Amino acid sequence: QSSESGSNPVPMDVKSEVKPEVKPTAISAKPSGDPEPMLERIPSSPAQLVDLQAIDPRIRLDIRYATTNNFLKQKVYPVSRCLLRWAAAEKLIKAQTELAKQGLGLKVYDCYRPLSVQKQMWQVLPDDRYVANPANGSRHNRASAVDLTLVDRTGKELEMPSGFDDFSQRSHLGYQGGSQAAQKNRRLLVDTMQRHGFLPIQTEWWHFDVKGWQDFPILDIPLDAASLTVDRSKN
Ligand SMILES: C[C@@H](N)C(=O)N[C@H](C)C(=O)O
Ligand SMILES: [Zn+2]
Repeated sequence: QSSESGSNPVPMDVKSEVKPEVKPTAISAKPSGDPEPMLERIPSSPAQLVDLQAIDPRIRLDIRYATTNNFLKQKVYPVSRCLLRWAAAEKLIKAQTELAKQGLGLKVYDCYRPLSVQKQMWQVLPDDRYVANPANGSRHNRASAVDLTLVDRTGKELEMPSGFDDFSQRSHLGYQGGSQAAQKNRRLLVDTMQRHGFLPIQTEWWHFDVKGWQDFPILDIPLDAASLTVDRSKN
């Protein structure tokens, strides 16, 4: 499961020295027939933080923690934004491209999450099946995890065995209940993400860690920090 016991926690002094930057990344459409965005400036390193919406607007966002529609019942993000390491974003774009060929797509609920928000979550739900212990950090704090679901071409969510952040057996990958369609949709999501370099966790069908997440440090910069400004005019 997703708690990070066994991994090396990043010392606080190292965390506070990290000053990541989100660089503008321009995209343009490829010639018709090929729906994958063409990046005009490939990010310089897998660790670079990128704004997913700026680099692939095909992927839908419903950033729940930027609303009150979440288990905390409060808005804990100042902006609705999906920041990810380039290593994760590029894989997600490929998964989206594959799904688009079947008339489907991805809808993201959460990406990078500051460590301070992880601490708030842990206070409400100190259960490491469903919330990573901030003493170790979450892979979301490393901008290396994503919570997401499948949508049809109109943006309607496909049926899954439970809702997002339903912290019960129904959200476990081993849960065999629910409709056949929900089972099939969960299988498609997990298979697609695994094929594109993500690792599922057993207790949440919507959560995936990018392979190599250990390479990226825990961050606690706010989602709306000035240094994270992305110049969307270059798109
Ligand atoms: C809170 C939930 N959406 C989530 O992301 N849980 C995992 C285990 C985490 O906190 O890393
Ligand atoms: Zn998650």
